[in-house]
Amino acid sequence: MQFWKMNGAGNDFIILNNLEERLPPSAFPLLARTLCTPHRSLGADGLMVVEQAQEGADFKMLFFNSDGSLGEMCGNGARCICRYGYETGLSGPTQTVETTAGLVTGTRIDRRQYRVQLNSPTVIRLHEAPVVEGKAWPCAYVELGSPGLPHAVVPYPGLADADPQALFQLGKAMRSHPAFPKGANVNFYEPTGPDQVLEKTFERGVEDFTLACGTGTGSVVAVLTLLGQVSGQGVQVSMAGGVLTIDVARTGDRITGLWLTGPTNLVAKGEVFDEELPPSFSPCG
Ligand SMILES: N[C@H](CCC[C@H](N)C(=O)O)C(=O)O
Repeated sequence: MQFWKMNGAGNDFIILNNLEERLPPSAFPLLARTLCTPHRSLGADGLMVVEQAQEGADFKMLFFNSDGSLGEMCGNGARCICRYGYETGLSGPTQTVETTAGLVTGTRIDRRQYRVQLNSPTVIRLHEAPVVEGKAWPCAYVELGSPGLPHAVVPYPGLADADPQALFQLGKAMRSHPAFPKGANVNFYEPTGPDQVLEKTFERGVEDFTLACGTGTGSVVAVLTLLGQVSGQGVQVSMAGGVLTIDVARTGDRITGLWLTGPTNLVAKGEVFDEELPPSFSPCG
């Protein structure tokens, strides 16, 4: 089984081309859980599987979190898979990728920089206030695409110096809060200057903070644009793994376009031999 290991601003992924591997879809959750485990395997935040597109796109991307759950989309993953598509000849310098949440288009800016147009918000609720341990946390709720990828957008003054343990507990509680029936990726943010935002995201399906979250930054900037707190053009979002840039198109109260730009890193191309996988996965099985 051939793989690529890539990351976008430290949000890391294993990519398998199922046009070649021809694994049954039922294999992917276990494969994701196994291969994404750090120390014992390759380790990653998610597994992306390249499949045949149904809708005239260049290819289809299936995204599995490290716990094996299916994610509707992944912004950093989409940027990486667009580079994969370009470098393997599945697509040209612009890419059309079918995802569970809908079509995503990509553009190669240079060897390492890729921009994707994220799925536009299908739900934006600006005034949520889930209660965690007796305290209400004013926030917004966003879904990108359909079926939508869920994001909570939570202002957190003092985020840069937040106590990691307290933030982890709050992220974990909000991620599964009954206010968010699909669960949610929980994006804590703090504006740091004009069109500059600091963000830390607790991810559903990883159940921890990741180094960056592309759809999370898009959701934060969509909300801040509607609230008039950023311009929506070239908004720089700093995460632990790097800086991502978001551009927004808006018509009145509606966000009609969201673009995510940032770096990709190709770490390795190789062959999977993980001997903890069931024999059916092994070349000698
Ligand atoms: N890190 C990803 C989002 C993964 C979504 C996943 N955690 C889920 O909720 O299924 C991104 O760059 O957009």
